[in-house]
Amino acid sequence: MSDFQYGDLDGASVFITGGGAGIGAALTEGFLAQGAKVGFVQRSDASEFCAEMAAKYGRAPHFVPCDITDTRALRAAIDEVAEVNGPVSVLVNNAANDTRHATLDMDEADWDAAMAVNLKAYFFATQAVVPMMQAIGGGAIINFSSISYMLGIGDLPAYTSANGAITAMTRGHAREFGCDGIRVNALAPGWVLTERQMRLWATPEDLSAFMEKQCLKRHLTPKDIVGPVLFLASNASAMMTGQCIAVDGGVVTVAA
Ligand SMILES: NC(=O)c1ccc[n+]([C@@H]2O[C@H](COP(=O)([O-])OP(=O)(O)OC[C@H]3O[C@@H](n4cnc5c(N)ncnc54)[C@H](O)[C@@H]3O)[C@@H](O)[C@H]2O)c1
Ligand SMILES: O=C(O)[C@H](O)[C@@H](O)[C@H](O)[C@H](O)CO
Repeated sequence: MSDFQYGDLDGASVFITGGGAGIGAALTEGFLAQGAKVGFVQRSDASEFCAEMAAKYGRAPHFVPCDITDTRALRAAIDEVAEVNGPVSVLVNNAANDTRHATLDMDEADWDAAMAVNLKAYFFATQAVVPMMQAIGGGAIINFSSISYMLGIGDLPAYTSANGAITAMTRGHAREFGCDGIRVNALAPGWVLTERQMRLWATPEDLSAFMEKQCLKRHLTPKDIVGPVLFLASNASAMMTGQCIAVDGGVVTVAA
């Protein structure tokens, strides 16, 4: 699976939200290939995926079914993973929901629900792992944002509001926890062709319009996100914190 090996990730206890589908599944596999112990949550069943990983890597990720908008359940899942795999030293806040909606159609409950998955869960997962990281002398947190908020895309305003806030939270937490040796970085993917994107949003017209924006003329797949996340999780990025890295085939930085 992996072309690169980071020795310090061997045996690391990694917690991933949404680690059984889309980009998250590629991350779970990527960390397993490094020898890490992976725990992850998602709402839907992931036992088939875990069995596949166990067959391939000789050990299964520890899966806890959990809705991350339920903060108490999220905390319990993180504690369970720490109990099984050891204190979490790498947190990947990956799960999110990019459902399309118009601002004028949204009520307060819709807004709260969007923020609960796209922002609140990131904050409280961080709150749950920081004491563990402090106790072991450091850790790495990777927060998934999206380049969508930089592009001014109009049909997912709650999601993009959260994406912008994630980069702000990342900087604040980098400052707040830097003295504990905890690094906090964000990663903003471009358009990554997951099963969900292909099923819901990827029309041939939109795909080709997006390709026009990319410097590199190939659509991203979940595997393209694995290397940058491993890098941000490992000591290879030891003095990087508070960053937001775009992994988008060259869209935002070049266009800016
Ligand atoms: N795919 C893209 O084009 C793209 C682009 C930019 C940013 N991103 C970001 O990358 C990350 C992963 O996206 P993806 O495309 O793989 O998404 P996906 O929808 O394919 O997978 C999301 C995962 O999160 C889980 N999840 C969603 N809501 C949950 C909840 N309430 N409780 C528990 N688990 C929940 C899902 O079960 C799934 O495992 C997200 O943060 C997304 O914003 C994706
Ligand atoms: O996070 C995101 O940005 C969204 O999940 C995507 O749906 C795509 O990137 C967008 O549609 C590209 O135009």
